[in-house]
Amino acid sequence: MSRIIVTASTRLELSELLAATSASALPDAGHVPLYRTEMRGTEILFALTGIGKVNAASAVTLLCERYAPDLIINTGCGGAFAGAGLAVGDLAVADSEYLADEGVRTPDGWRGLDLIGIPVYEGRGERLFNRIPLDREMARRALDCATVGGFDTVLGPFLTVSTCSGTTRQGEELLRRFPGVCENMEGAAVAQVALMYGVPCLEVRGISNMVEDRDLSRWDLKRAVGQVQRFLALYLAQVADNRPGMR
Ligand SMILES: O=C(O)c1cccc(C(=O)CC[C@H]2O[C@@H](n3cnc4c(=O)[nH]cnc43)[C@H](O)[C@@H]2O)c1
Repeated sequence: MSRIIVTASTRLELSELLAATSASALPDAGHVPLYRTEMRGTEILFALTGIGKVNAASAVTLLCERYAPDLIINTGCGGAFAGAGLAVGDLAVADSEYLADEGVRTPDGWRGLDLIGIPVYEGRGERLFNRIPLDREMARRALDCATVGGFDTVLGPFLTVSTCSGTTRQGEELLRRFPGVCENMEGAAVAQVALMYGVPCLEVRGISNMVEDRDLSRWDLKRAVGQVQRFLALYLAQVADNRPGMR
């Protein structure tokens, strides 16, 4: 049986999907709360990683070791960068992830890990510094499914940060470092661990806020997580229907 693992940082980001798929709780995997369902012969595990890169990386490592998934889908909410063509309630699909604050602050400005010359990942003929690739085919298919399903969706690079950008200025600074449509706090960590284990990885987020001067009255977490979970219910059914190799 093929196996998909869906990860999110908080319960709110998975609760509608758990209900929609009638998933039942399993004993926690270490520190990771875990739920299971089956869809037309595909096993789907839902895991709550906790917020940030360390929680995400440790959870996904543990899940890859114990469950050897065929696909990892990372979801949740995220902030949209100005100029990305995204609004609150839209969806963003990652074509790549950037570790957007791993680097060096020099007298001449911020520089990425290439300045140090030590990659975060080396293997399969690649040396990766800040950019982590995601599965292109899965991303394209998710974009197609979202578009057909009527979701306003943008495909593009995501930036993962340890410090959420609560100012427009910080958002502009990040876009000088790397191209980006969506900011979040876990994606690059999930993508990097998936790459290390050779597991295809997809990331889809609902837009809860713009990357701008922090004003929580302009955020809509509920709408963002509702939209992305409605999309994932559709997407999982489609992937389960075309199971062989899941492509
Ligand atoms: O109160 C705040 O200022 C605040 C700042 C960032 C996130 C939150 C959350 O409640 C959600 C955390 C969760 O959501 C992702 N997320 C959502 N928007 C952003 C963003 O603009 N920049 C970075 N991460 C974001 C993130 O992946 C977390 O898991 C509250």
